[in-house]
Amino acid sequence: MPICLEYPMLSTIVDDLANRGWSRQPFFLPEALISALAAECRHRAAEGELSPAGVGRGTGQEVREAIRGDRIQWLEPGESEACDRYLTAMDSLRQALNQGLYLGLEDFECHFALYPPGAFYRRHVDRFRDDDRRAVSAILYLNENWQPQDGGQLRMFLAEDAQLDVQPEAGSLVVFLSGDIPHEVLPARRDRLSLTGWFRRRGNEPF
Ligand SMILES: O=C(O)CCC(=O)C(=O)O
Ligand SMILES: [Fe+2]
Repeated sequence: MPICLEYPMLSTIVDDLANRGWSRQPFFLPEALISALAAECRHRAAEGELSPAGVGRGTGQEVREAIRGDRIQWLEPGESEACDRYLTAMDSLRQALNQGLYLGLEDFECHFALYPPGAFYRRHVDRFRDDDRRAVSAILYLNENWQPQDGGQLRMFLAEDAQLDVQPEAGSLVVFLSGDIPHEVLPARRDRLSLTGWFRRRGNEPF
């Protein structure tokens, strides 16, 4: 059954992005779907399907655990019902962003991520220097009963030295403009699960 995202939530995200460049929704998807996505992430990890994440893009990509220590797997449509429901929900968000902000977002790429204890991701910006297609980042957290002492907060560096720490609590979605908001993941003290994705615009390369 496709998820019908509540229109007010989508328009709140659109307004937040327009006003301050980021948004956080604590209850983005139903609990049962979040549990199914968490179970799928754990299952994929147990099957050895997650690989150390790289830094950079294309042939310049390399694994550097001093920068990021998560393990990831990219999603494709048709892999499971839970993943497809998530992709459908994100497509509703893509359409709302296009209608409200005229962003011209064409697609959405996303991966499961698992940060084992001790893993972190140093401060960075999601848009690549040599490829500006990533326009909006969206992270959905899958961790039930996350406690502050579990670490693993997403730290966002906002305008004028303000910073905001977000707990990666199950069901919470963070959305921000990929080129504007530097951020980092603080070291986690237990497995930290998420789905991270980027809405992309059409590239400038010739056909
Ligand atoms: O999981 C998070 O909170 C952020 C992950 C991140 O910054 C990334 O994968 O680019
Ligand atoms: Fe990031």
